[in-house]
Amino acid sequence: MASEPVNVNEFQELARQALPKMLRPRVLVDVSRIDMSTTILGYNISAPIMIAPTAMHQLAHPEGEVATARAAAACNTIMILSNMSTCTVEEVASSCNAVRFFQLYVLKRRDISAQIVHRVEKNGYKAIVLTVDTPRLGRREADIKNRMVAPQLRNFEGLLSTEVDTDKGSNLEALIKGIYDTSLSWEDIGWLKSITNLPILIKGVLTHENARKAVEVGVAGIVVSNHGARQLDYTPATISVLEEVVHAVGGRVPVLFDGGVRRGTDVFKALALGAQAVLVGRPVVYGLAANGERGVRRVIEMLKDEFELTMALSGCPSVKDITRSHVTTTEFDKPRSML
Ligand SMILES: Cc1cc2nc3c(=O)[nH]c(=O)nc-3n(C[C@H](O)[C@H](O)[C@H](O)COP(=O)(O)O)c2cc1C
Ligand SMILES: CCCCCCC(=O)C(=O)O
Repeated sequence: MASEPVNVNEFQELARQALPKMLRPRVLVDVSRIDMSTTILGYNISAPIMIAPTAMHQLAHPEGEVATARAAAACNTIMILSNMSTCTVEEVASSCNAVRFFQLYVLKRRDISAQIVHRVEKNGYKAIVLTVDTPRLGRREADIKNRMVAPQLRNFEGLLSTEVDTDKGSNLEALIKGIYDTSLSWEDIGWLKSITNLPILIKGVLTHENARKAVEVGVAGIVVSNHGARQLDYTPATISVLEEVVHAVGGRVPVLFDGGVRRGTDVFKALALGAQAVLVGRPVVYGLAANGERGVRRVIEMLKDEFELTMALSGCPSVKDITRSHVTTTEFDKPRSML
């Protein structure tokens, strides 16, 4: 038996040995050409790495979502514009030729949500991503401490006041409480379908029960997401429930994945467990804050470069070659993944 560790660094090494090595590469495969491209809802993109909806990009950079959209176009990927963007649906649409999806929060004022959906359609967005894990805002303690005040949300200009006074430190919670429709339920997917012909994906599914229900009500896709762990404490890591959802969906609609994608190997693992593509949230905002459009481009390019190398070293020349047998599952994950 190995000797007892005598310092913390030695524990690090023991931990490394104890943890599973996730990837199972294959060798002697022709990887002289790697094709990362894939198709999402019929749209061809250069790699299965998309831009997650994140609110208020002008807090990170003065050009806001316009810069992010231009980076998406340059990288030939899909950007999902947040309903709570600082640039308008129209400004983003006219700034670039990226394929754009639109993320929707349904408001108490359904007439205003319907108007926004019509503007989205008119401006060439290709799908609606309905976020369903945010009937109320999770408790954002950093926002409270920082006395966070939302900037103007210009999609609502002339439609709805987004100014809220609060003495609690942050106005976000009160603002959301005032405007989001907390009564939203499965029946309302029918309402959304009745006001748009765009495909509807739902974002925020973490269980096989909800995944089956989503397919039943006729969504065009599912995003496995815990909202970047910003909503409910103790929700599972999304990677640990991805396979449960994929099994329940059974290939009937595409399953997208987000949460903690920081490396090309993370993209590879998500695809091996059945996702069609990943969405990236915070890293895009970091790139935007650091260097505007160029920063976002670099973030996406880095992830693509790492993913391409991972594919080559795993013996997968194209994304369809990435299979379940390219990753191992830990004992902890096994019971869930069998569902
Ligand atoms: C600053 C910030 C703002 C976000 N805003 C939205 C939003 O407006 N709509 C939405 O559906 N999700 C929003 N999200 C969640 C992301 O879409 C995504 O689920 C999450 O960030 C993915 O995890 P990652 O940041 O680890 O990549 C936001 C996340 C962050 C960090
Ligand atoms: C008042 C704008 C805040 C909207 C919340 C956006 C969001 O989903 C997030 O996670 O932050």
